[in-house]
Amino acid sequence: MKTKITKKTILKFFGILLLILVLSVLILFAVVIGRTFTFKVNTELGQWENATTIYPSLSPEQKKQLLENLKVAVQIPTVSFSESKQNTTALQEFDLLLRRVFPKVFSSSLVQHEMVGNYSHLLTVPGSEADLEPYMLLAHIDVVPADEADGWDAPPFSAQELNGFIYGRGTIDNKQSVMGILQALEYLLERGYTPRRSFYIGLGHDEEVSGSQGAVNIVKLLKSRGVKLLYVLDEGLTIMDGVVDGLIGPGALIGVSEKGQATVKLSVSTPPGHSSMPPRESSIGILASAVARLEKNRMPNLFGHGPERATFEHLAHKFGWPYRMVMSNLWLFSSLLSGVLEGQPDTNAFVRTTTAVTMFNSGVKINVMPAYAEAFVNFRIHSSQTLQEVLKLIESTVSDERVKVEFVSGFDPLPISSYDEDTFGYQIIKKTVHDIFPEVTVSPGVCVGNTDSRHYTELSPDIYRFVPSWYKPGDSARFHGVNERISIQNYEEIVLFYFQLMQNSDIINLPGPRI
Ligand SMILES: CCCCCCCC/C=C\CCCCCCCC(=O)NCC(=O)O
Ligand SMILES: [Zn+2]
Ligand SMILES: [Zn+2]
Repeated sequence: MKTKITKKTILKFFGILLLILVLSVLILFAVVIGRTFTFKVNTELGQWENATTIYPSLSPEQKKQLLENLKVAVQIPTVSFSESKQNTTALQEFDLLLRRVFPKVFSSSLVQHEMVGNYSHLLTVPGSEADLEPYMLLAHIDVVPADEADGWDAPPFSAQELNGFIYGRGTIDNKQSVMGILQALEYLLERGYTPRRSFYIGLGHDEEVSGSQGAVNIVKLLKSRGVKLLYVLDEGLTIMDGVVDGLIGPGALIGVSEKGQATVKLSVSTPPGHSSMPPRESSIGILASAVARLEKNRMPNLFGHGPERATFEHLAHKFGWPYRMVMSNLWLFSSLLSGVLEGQPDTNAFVRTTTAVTMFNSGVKINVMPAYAEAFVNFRIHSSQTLQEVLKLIESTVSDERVKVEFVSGFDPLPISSYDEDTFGYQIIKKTVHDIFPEVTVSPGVCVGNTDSRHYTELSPDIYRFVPSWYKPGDSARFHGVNERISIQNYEEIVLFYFQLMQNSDIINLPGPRI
């Protein structure tokens, strides 16, 4: 049969031709013009004031000592099981450990130490120039549970050394920061350091179960004293290496915000009965379908609507061809990139509100129809959505009146801290990364997990979440998972990072832009 050439076919042909032409021009434009449409992100600052009076270095004896201290810290099982169940014996033991291994910190007349909420620590280090606004470093002592039977290569509280790594719960979340911060201060005090700018150190004992006793009470105490903070640095994002296709060299992501959360409980009640005469649908089946609908219908991909866009704009110049063209022209390629990012769990977490079914309980006996089934679903909310919007979407996706949806807890995404060239905290952290890791590119990011720092918003607008732990392929499974570990070299770098950060924070003014 012959195709008839109609007016419609001709118009269609020219339409397609026009589309191809427009696309070609746009791509050409993107290649030639490059980053015209992205922010100017790599202007360098001019000359920095030198505040490093003590060169960041470690002797062989110090390297041995700091490693021993970290190992003992990991061996104390400071596990938080729930808000009402924590290993308080271990928390007490941890307190004794800190006092034993950091004698200078705990005996220096310069450092004031207070226990808060029974097991959290607040240290105050007054600077010589009282009019400089103080900053604060945060970390947490507690860890999530760990079971060797889940497949650990070494017992989770052994701190065993394997191929240059220390294995154990807390090695990356977050005892490396607790011990790293105090170890750095210990060595600075040993070498006669006195800060110009005052600072605080807050070590929470219940971060993994909300921070309601530790961080919340530290904040209350500081507020009652009228403290305002120039910046806050807590655990969070890391140095990525080899986890983003096309990115040349490592990239440090400084968390300038963190996602919100919503936890909902879904439940179904049905009459119990004999399993030999079951109804068409059980409470378990109804609930399973609802949960499956939530997993299947993911929350929308919102890439580009939050600070994750800035992550790629800042890293764009470190991508090789053709990735650089894509990252430099998100106005054109945003949907292409977001499609790629949603393919992996760790990068997917950057582009949307995630849905995690974490608990499912039902049934009492194999021949009894369950009268009740319940599931808990934990959502991590993208920066551009609100808790209310997410709750509405959950209701409409579940959409089954037999399934009761109850709000358990939640909060909106955290405010976005500034990361421009005039922002002291961000620039000092960035400079410190460059001082200790010259090969690393620094970029803002969104922390996908939550931290104690979310309780500090009334004390400072500039809150950052970053630890210079190396994050390589396969490492995402170590957070709250099996084989959590840190390399010995990385722990030394972390101590040096805090050592240098404390000195860099004594800088009074940021340099102006390089002319
Ligand atoms: C540009 C995309 C790069 C993807 C690389 C992902 C990098 C992720 C790095 C670290 C993630 C770890 C989150 C750390 C904070 C976790 C704190 C925590 O456990 N809080 C409790 C909670 O959130 O429940
Ligand atoms: Zn943590
Ligand atoms: Zn954690």
